[in-house]
Amino acid sequence: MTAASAPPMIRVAGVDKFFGPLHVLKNVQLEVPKGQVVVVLGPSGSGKSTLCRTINRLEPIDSGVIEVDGQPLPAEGKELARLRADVGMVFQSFNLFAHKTIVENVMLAPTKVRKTPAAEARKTAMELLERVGIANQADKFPAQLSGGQQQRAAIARALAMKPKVMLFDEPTSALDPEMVQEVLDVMTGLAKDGMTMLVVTHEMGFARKAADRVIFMSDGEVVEDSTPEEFFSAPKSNRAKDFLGKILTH
Ligand SMILES: Nc1ncnc2c1ncn2[C@@H]1O[C@H](COP(=O)(O)OP(=O)(O)OP(=O)(O)O)[C@@H](O)[C@H]1O
Repeated sequence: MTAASAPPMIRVAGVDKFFGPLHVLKNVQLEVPKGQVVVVLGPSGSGKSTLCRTINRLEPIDSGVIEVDGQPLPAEGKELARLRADVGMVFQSFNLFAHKTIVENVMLAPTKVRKTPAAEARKTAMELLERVGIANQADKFPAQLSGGQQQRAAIARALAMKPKVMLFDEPTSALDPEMVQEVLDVMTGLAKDGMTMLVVTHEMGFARKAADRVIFMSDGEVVEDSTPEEFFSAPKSNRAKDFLGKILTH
């Protein structure tokens, strides 16, 4: 297949999602080509996390289609587990297993889900820990690491499944300010290496520097879809102008 005809890495088409009577995603359309970094911005409650979570079916959708690398994600079953492995996800809370060492946390999914032999999984895990800058912490337990180091371990753990895309849902929101940059630096490195990424964040510096595109959501809708330069210098909608106005005055 030529690059021109390749499907987008992430395709969200006509997606609606309700929580009871609450319509949280309204006919959302989004295509992310391979290697693109898309930052999702928007006020609290606008549906950013829900969008992120629907892409690997942590949340079921009510209508529409979600595809990763041209494959529709089924609602459930073995096929879902296989396709979900293509989608790495990093959350605000690191969710590392407290009673396993850092390297064991990173090895766990490949050995359990992919049946990768332990020696090979350990070697890959050590390479990933090297990549995120915490190889020297490999044999410690999560509680012995700083928040920033734990989040970097969580990124290494997601990468261990060799995902085609990475989703980040406010990855630095739970961190002390001095640890935010080390996590953003790892994410910027991944972006430079060509990873396809969707990032929900309030870090405007990251959006300006690392994003190819900015999606602005408000009240369940994608209101703007533009380059960071366009979005930050000349937002089109009043909703985006209000949002940026509030951010800049804080
Ligand atoms: N599991 C749930 N059950 C019911 N309502 C939910 C659930 N998850 C989210 N919501 C509601 O859906 C709406 C969108 O929430 P979502 O977390 O996607 O927004 P967000 O833009 O990520 O907000 P924030 O920036 O505060 O994280 C909100 O009104 C929220 O209260």
